[in-house]
Amino acid sequence: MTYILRTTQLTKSYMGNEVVSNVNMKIKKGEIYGFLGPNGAGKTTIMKMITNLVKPTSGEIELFGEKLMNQSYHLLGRMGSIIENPIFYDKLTARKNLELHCEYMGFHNKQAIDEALVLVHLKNIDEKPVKDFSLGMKQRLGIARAIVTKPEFLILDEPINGLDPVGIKEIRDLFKMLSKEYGITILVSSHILGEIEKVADTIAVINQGKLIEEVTMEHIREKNSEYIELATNDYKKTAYLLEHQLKIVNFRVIDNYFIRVYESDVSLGELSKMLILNDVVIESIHKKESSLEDYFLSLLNRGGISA
Ligand SMILES: Nc1ncnc2c1ncn2[C@@H]1O[C@H](COP(=O)(O)OP(=O)(O)OP(=O)(O)O)[C@@H](O)[C@H]1O
Repeated sequence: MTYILRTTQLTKSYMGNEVVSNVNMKIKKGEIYGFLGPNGAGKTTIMKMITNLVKPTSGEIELFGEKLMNQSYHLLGRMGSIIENPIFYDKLTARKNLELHCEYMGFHNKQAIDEALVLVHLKNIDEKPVKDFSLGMKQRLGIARAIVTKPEFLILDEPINGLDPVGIKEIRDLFKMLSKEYGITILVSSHILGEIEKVADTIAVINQGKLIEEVTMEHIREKNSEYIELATNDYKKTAYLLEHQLKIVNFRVIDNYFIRVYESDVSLGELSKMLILNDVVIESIHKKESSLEDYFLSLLNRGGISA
């Protein structure tokens, strides 16, 4: 297996306070790896260590199969990143900012600047200094700067901050296109579950500096099947009937009210009929699909995350 990034027991402490603890993560070539965790979980710190902005207290980082050292400029040149809010030369235009960045990176391809601006949908901005940009436009320019040198590995810290729903969708599509058509590997962080779910191939859940889970979306989709959720006037009797009349064992009572039936062979009609015949009043009954949110709730139930 080719890994673009591998960390081993990666740890960072600030004044004795461990903010990243023994993180072992693996990012495969070409995948979109979503980093999910609440504010303060340690996502930015890990990204800073990967981009050599912060030195680990202990542990190792391997990029493109090579150990990351202080002087690994050749490895950093193969990456593009936005970490925290991107900073620009405010009085200069977007194009000038990108030109300066390319110069700094030793990348000489003027056409790439036009391509990057088109990809992030920044148009009619040739006269405008960046200080007149909206937050969303600055965010797009940050992405343009990260991709302009055609990196193999993109590291994007909360890149959709400040974007409206249309902008979020455009950026999401852009990430998918970069990954599919250009084979670029992407590490993207967010605290928004629904966003990561829509874009990532693999999700790493991080909380309080620890990697709680690293799981492929494929695995989550396989695990999460449909279920029927019902509420009645008597959950105990309902549970009893499910078990003894329909011989269903695969169900769960939630908050002493809702019952989730995970059995796939039982139909909604069959279930309703049996309950009505037994004088149980059905208050609601629906077919539902469990989502990443449910998966997270199950992690939470296992004590993995403090919400
Ligand atoms: N330079 C620093 N000195 C001391 N503590 C720091 C420093 N940088 C980060 N921290 C602490 O490390 C923890 C993790 O912060 P980090 O920014 O990595 O989290 P995050 O998951 O990226 O969250 P956010 O989305 O809010 O940035 C926080 O408790 C933060 O206060």
